[in-house]
Amino acid sequence: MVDIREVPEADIDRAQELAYLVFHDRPDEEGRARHRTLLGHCDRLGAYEGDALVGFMAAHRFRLSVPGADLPCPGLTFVAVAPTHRRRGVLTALMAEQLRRTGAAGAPVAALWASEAAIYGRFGYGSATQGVTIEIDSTRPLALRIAPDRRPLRMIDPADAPALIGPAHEATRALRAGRPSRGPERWREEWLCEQDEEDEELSPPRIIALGDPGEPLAGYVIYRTKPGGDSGPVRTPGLVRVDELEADTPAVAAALWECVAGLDLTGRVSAWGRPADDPLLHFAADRDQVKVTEVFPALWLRLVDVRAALTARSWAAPVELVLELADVRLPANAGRFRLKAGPGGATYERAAQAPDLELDVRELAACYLGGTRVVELVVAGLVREHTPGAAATLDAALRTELLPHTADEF
Ligand SMILES: CC(=O)SCCNC(=O)CCNC(=O)[C@H](O)C(C)(C)COP(=O)(O)OP(=O)(O)OC[C@H]1O[C@@H](n2cnc3c(N)ncnc32)[C@H](O)[C@@H]1OP(=O)(O)O
Repeated sequence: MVDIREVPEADIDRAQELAYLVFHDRPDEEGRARHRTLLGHCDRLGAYEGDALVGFMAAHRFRLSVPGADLPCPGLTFVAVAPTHRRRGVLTALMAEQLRRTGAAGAPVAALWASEAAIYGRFGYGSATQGVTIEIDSTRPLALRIAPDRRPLRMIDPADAPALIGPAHEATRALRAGRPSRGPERWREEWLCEQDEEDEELSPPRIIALGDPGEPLAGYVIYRTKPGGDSGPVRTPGLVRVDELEADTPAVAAALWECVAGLDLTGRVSAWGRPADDPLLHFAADRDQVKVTEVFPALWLRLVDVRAALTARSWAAPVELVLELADVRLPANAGRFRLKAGPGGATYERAAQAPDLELDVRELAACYLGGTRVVELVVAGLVREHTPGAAATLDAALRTELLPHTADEF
């Protein structure tokens, strides 16, 4: 018999050991200390069998940017079930309690990054943002179709970064939905930690900012490098891995990309987790030099309180539709509802009329930030359109100027 309850501070070490066991991980002391700090700032749920911890789940206390609003949003992480107890419903029990607590705390949405895409749909999570990996062949100068901003560049000490670039990052959260808040501990323990978690050959983080002295920053890039080397007869070029690049204008972005592509002794730039509508993909003059090498699901979103989530966001165009929503985990969300929304706000109330669209809550979550089109899900057979044009009308209302995007993997 498994009992779901909070994991006290005293059990964090056990939770870490369980997580390292199931993720086949063996972090060094610095990595363990970093995880401990992060978990200390999280809400923690455990599945206990007697005294033994057989399942674990942590939740960052994030806020998430959604179109026109910023909502409280637990960010699930460190989900782990002991190999001896897998496929007996332990995750299902943890998730039920987690959803219950999220609703009780008044958070309309919850989010996570999935280790495997097959796991979380059954719990009502939809894939809400996508990331792309961009690779630049920087053995030659980066060819651009626009003029880069020529204001000064300067190195920033990582210790000063949260204070100096934190406000610039915070401002980007309103521009793109899907971005979690980043507190000091996440800056320190995730973005700016000396040792990269996945590749120990990478340098510590380097930060370059652009802007006139005394003025607010116009943009910044956080990157790490790896020297080139001889492997057999082939010399591999040095690598620049871009972790984050944010810019106020296209010209600032062009200057920062040009800067990292021009670093001496490197010949390749790899930027993981960029938005699919990254302006670089348009202003790069040679798309043989700048390539998208990977597209992947990034943030998975759960609408825990559908009414609260829909009425909190802004709407790009008027829409009035009856939705028939399925939600087997949270029945309060299930049934027929009239969504009436537009630039002035939204209402979402139970309705008796025949539905225009019929869908599962996971599909609504996938479309909620504007990153997936309802029309695509109709074509895929996942949303049933009873009134012709209803999906396109809903898409026009959900649309955002820029695609939602999440660089923070957690
Ligand atoms: C947000 C994050 O932290 S992502 C990290 C997730 N953790 C990991 O990948 C670590 C390794 N894996 C594990 O610890 C576990 O296998 C977990 C957490 C993925 C699943 O835990 P379990 O307790 O075995 O899940 P549970 O028994 O509740 O399964 C519920 C359902 O999900 C399915 N399921 C569980 N894991 C997977 C999977 N990896 N792939 C596909 N289906 C899965 C089960 O088959 C079951 O289906 P059913 O309801 O049709 O029978």
